[in-house]
Amino acid sequence: MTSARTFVGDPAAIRVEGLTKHYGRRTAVDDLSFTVGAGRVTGFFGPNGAGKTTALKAVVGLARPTAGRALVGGTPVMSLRPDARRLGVYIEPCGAHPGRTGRAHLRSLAALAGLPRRRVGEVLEIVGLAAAAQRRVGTYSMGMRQRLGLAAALLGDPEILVLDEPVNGLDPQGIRWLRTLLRDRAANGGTVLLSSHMLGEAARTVDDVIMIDRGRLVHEGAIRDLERSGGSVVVVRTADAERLSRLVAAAGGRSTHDDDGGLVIEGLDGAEVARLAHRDGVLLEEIGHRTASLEDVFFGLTGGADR
Ligand SMILES: Nc1ncnc2c1ncn2[C@@H]1O[C@H](COP(=O)(O)OP(=O)(O)OP(=O)(O)O)[C@@H](O)[C@H]1O
Repeated sequence: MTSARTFVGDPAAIRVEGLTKHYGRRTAVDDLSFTVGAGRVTGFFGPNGAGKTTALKAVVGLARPTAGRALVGGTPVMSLRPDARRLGVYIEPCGAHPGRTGRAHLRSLAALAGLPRRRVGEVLEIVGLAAAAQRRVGTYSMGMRQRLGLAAALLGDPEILVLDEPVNGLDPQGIRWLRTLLRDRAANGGTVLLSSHMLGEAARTVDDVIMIDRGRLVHEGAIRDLERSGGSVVVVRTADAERLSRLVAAAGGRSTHDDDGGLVIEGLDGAEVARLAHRDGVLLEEIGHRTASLEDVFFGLTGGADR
């Protein structure tokens, strides 16, 4: 990017107001309002099916909301003239024909957007696809297709980037590369809104967090504040995790399973959990405390279950 970006009349790069989207009788997004600060990387988090993609499509003007609206740089997105220099979007599918080369795909997008051809070479370099540019997209790996989609979003060197699950399909090296790319853009005044259903990885990239669940906002704020509000959780091991989960819920706590087979409990302290287990004859093989991770906070706010 060439210069710091500011928006006349609106300090928010993106403003979403009362956004609602129904698909038939299903409500995908429900009265959702949030803002995305200019010059910041904002993570848009929620479990599978929470409504992230639907909301992002409405934000960039790819889906018409049932109610509410999205403003980009202070202008309602539905009345915004397409401008690849203002808004770059990556939402799957990227639309590249499998029989075309990556370069040909980007060249046609550049021509459509009125961008110079040389920009294609530049973005291919940026995303690390220069060596594969002459290969057909059908032969690309998932990570390469992801990079191609990002290249398309970057073509106009846009003020605002909106990326749906950009980390999916990238290997650890690719994830590190993307983090650096996005942080560099924000350091130069660019704005990034990216969705993910995995908070842990994205937390290292973002400044601000918007969390949704069942189409509704459950949290909006700086990642630093979320880390501070973490507190501690109880972690137990038991062969009877399902029964203990029910007891915990009945006592007003919340529980989720972690990746190591432990049951992570919030809202009750260790003594309370031990008492509950003892009362109902649930054998605890192990019980301990740890500081709540961002995932714990995330699961606590959203209930954690995919739907
Ligand atoms: N075109 C559509 N027609 C009908 N229902 C849809 C459509 N698109 C999404 N939905 C439904 O809306 C809800 C939200 O879906 P959405 O894809 O926006 O969630 P998401 O948070 O992006 O999930 P994921 O992380 O799994 O991609 C889901 O219940 C989904 O089944």
